Amino acid sequence: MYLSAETRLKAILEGTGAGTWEFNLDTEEIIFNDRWASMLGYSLEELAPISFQTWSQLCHPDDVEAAFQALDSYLNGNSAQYECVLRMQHKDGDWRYIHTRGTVFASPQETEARWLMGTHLDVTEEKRRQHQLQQLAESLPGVIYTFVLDSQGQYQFPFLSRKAEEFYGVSADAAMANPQLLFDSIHPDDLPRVHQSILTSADTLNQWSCDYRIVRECGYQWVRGTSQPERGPDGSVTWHGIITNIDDQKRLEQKLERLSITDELTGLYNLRYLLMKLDECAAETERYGATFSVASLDIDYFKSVNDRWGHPAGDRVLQGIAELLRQRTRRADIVARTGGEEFIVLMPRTNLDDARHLMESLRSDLAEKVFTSDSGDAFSVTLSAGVACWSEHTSSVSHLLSACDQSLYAAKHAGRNRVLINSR
Ligand SMILES: Nc1nc2c(ncn2[C@@H]2O[C@H](COP(=O)(O)OP(=O)(O)OP(=O)(O)O)[C@@H](O)[C@H]2O)c(=O)[nH]1
Repeated sequence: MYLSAETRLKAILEGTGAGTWEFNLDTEEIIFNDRWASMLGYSLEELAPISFQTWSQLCHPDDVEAAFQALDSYLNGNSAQYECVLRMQHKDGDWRYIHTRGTVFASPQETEARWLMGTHLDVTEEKRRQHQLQQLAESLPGVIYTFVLDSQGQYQFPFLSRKAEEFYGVSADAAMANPQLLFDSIHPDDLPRVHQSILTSADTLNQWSCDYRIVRECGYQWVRGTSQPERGPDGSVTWHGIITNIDDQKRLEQKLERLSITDELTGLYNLRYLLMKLDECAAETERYGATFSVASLDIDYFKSVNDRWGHPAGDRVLQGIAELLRQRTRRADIVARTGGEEFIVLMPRTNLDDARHLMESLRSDLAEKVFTSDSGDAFSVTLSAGVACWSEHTSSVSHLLSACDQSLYAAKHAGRNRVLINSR
């Protein structure tokens, strides 16, 4: 059966559910189809006589201006078609969101009248969903987003909730127009990790989860991104997810981590951390050959300091020695309080002679330092130390530590207030 072009076009339009309109730009004559009217709850007869006023009376007063601007933009050649979303009043009094689009029918004879022709689609439901999504996004404690990475490596945020501004200091609209703005606000030390985690998630299609810092004027803020990727038929990967603020949690974790490796009284590292660093240093030395030294320090007659001057004064001695150690050592050195009045200093890339010098100057500094008891009495203390250095004869970290201890005991035995080395 042969169908005319007009019948086919009509059938297609029926299928889209679109209303159609035709507007004569010169005479302002206007034509609507049945669907145009029924979309707003009317029949064409009810709207008769149909004129430009039929449209302008149904259009929301605040949107008329927008329609004219869109038309001007199109007629002046600034947009490819006339297009805008307007609110139009349904017969039942509700406002419907109508997506209207049109183009001028170019007649072969320019002498003929110019007709602007187009369609109306009811997008109220879509608008309602968008609004729901926006409301939902506002009530969630994070930034909701959709991120797309195409097969050419280009990326964009088709959706970003308004909280982006609170988190990144960049408005959602600006970041959707230029996604790089969000990446620019990531802490430079974390950026390579963020990039790598995205690529891994795109490769494996496993959940993306990454903790990173956003640089803000007041410092930085920890966030956690979590999203599920899905691959599109064109090879692109899309993630839908949420960015949450984990600053308090992260800072608490860091504080706990710090506490777990430090000695509360002196603020120095504890034995656990020292042993970990010793293992690392030993592994590095085995691999690259650079040597390192270790010193064991012990306060002389500390029991009698406590007994004579009181426990609080003893605590101040421990803190004073910790302060001296901090001043005397380098950033790379690890200083730990490993027992009541025992300290160990790990000195990377330091030979035995330099380590002995350092301990010797520390010993003489301490001997000259004056402490005060609670009752105002001045007193001083001394220390003994044993120093050893990693050599080809050292078999393990515990071997090195026991070499230090042997020299320390020898120093005590020899009368205290001295530094002895163990050159084995
Ligand atoms: N004030 C104070 N004293 C501590 C602390 N931890 C351990 N001590 C004391 O340190 C003293 C260590 O005494 P000893 O092991 O007998 O050694 P010493 O008296 O220093 O004798 P030598 O090491 O042989 O010179 C003990 O009296 C402990 O109570 C602390 O945190 N604060």
